[in-house]
Amino acid sequence: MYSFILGNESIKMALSVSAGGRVWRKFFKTFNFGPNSALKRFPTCTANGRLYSSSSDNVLVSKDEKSGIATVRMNNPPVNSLNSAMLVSLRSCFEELENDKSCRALILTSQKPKVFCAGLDILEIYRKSPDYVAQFWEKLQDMWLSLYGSRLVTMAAINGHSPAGGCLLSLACDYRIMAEGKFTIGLNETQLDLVAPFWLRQTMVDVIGYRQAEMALMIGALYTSNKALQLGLVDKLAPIEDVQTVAEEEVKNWLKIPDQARAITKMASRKPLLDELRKRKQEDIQTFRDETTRESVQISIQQYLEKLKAK
Ligand SMILES: CCCCCCC/C=C/C(=O)SCCNC(=O)CCNC(=O)[C@H](O)C(C)(C)COP(=O)(O)OP(=O)(O)OC[C@H]1O[C@@H](n2cnc3c(N)ncnc32)[C@H](O)[C@@H]1OP(=O)(O)O
Repeated sequence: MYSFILGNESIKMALSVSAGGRVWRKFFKTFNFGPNSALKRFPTCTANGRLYSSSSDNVLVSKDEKSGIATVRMNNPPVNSLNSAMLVSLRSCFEELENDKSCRALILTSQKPKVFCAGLDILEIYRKSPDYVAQFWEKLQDMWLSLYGSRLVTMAAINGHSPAGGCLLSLACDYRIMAEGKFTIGLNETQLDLVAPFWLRQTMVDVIGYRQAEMALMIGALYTSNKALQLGLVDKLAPIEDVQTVAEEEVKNWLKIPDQARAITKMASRKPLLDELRKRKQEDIQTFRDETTRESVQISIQQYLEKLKAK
């Protein structure tokens, strides 16, 4: 049995007597597990409830107490775009589940089938002050750190389109199941005159390999589900109505592996990138702020928005 004590720059583990106690303690010391900043205490998860740590309903969580599998449903109509409030709610939710000792896995999906997540809310970076976009970017970094650095089995049940920030969320998970059909996924940032940050580019390289990632990122490619499967950008396809069930079955397979060995292995491979972002956080914020507030980029964003509205 274990519980978490959260503090600045690291998560330390308070251990009650257990055979694996020493191993866990060493593990958490070594890997600086989880998100990188001070964490608040969150209320305990409740089964089949609304989000417990947010006043809004933009993220819905239900947890099966028996299996320890939580389902996190993004609920920000019409397209689950990631605005500041969504980023804060997602981070709170991931951290809360991380700290819930009875939780072993999370499935990330959309409450509204056909769109998993439309990526960053473009309006959050259009004609906003440099300070505003800097704060917005830090919220994205923190949300990503909490998901990518999670001890839990994390599974993306991609039940619809998943461009840009939607793909970022999926790539931060351990496994991706996507709906068959006409849906698309990819990092299309260059189409908006934006450049994906190093940590996002690296996850793409890690998942689909250098050559394919380099090409996909340069041209801002959005791939159909079939092509995404072929590239390894997603791991499995399912009919849209079965995505959740298939994800639950897959998670159950993953949970046959002992948590400790699985989580240590995951952290061993993710630690370098987590540490790199923690180290270069301010530099990354500055790059984003300077790039997105450039007039030429603002004009591209405006044109992209007009294209979206005119669709
Ligand atoms: C140094 C810089 C580093 C930058 C790196 C940043 C990393 C991440 C970047 C991003 O995520 S940028 C966002 C990129 N996202 C997109 O390109 C997706 C755009 N949206 C779509 O392609 C489609 O909306 C959809 C997701 C395929 C869904 O299509 P659907 O037909 O179901 O809905 P729509 O009619 O298109 O949209 C409804 C409504 O929502 C508005 N909207 C859509 N996406 C966004 C968005 N990302 N942000 C804000 N608003 C969005 C769309 O304009 C429609 O609005 P209304 O016309 O109803 O007012």
